[in-house]
Amino acid sequence: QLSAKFYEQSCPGALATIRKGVKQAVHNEFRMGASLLRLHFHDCFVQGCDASVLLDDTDTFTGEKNSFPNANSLRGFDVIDNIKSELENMCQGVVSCADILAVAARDAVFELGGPRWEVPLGRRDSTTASLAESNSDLPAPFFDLDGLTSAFAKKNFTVQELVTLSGGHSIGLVRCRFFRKRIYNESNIDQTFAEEKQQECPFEGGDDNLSAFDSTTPFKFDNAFYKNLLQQKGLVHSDQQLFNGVNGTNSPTKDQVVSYARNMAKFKKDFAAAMLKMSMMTPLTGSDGEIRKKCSRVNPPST
Ligand code: HEM
Ligand SMILES: [Ca+2]
Repeated sequence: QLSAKFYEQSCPGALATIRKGVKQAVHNEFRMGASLLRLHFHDCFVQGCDASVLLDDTDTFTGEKNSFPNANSLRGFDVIDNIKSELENMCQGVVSCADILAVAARDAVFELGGPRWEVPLGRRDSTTASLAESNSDLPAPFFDLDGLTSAFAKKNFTVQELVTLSGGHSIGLVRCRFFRKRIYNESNIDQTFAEEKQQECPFEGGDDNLSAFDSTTPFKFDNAFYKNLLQQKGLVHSDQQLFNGVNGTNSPTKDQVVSYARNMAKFKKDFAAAMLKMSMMTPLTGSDGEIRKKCSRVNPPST
């Protein structure tokens, strides 16, 4: 249904415009590349890749922006809004917000040194969002391998794809509240690393202090994230689980982490394929949904 050439006739400049907007935003602030990648992930895991994540809350309180994983955490909305308004000036009512998210995530990863993949286009935008699904279906950093595996299985991803997509944490930042327990209470952590992180994340207070997932190359999309896991330097519990497994031995995912740590090309190739799959999760097509005029709200009823 989706096609990479979807806008070739209707808005030939669409891809270049998104690319330019992402490039500018990432060069303003490297972290924005990570934020844009995460926005697409949090969109696709809830109702599919339909830009539901971008809708502001309404009087029915279904907005996903207020879910536990998203509130005070997701960023990049302004970047998407700016790209959207440029596209509306160019070709009114043509390019969906869901497609902008998918392409922006791809361009952001590439901008930070990651792989590039072709994004099939033609997703349409939802007229609904789901706070409930956003709360229940997005994985939490306190999950064990079992919980991560079932969260991904629910969305049709294998445990191998879980390991691959977790490489998204090769870039970006995480708040102290999500790794405090790990750096103070867990034993499968490098002691020097734990002490370093304790400087950035005190035992009491500082819940919102930020730290890089990948302390080696925080804004370069490479395989250092996996190398860190080998050294017990994963910052959040869920990431370290990919190497250690539940009881510390014989994790079914350990070999894959080792393989990515040794072979960056393999990681990048697998990541591109897994992102392509993620970007195609239950899209709205044909006459389903709509092309929003503004990404943060559904179109007003036409009179
Ligand atoms: C496997 C389960 C996952 C868990 C438990 C998880 C959890 C988290 C948490 C807790 C944060 C920080 C939120 C905050 O501090 O406010 C975060 C950030 C991030 N996540 Fe994940 N995540 C997962 C999978 C993914 C996937 C699949 C991707 C993309 C392919 C991804 C990309 C990111 C990025 C890029 C950031 C940093 C965003 C920024 O700096 O603005 N995550 N994640
Ligand atoms: Ca969605």
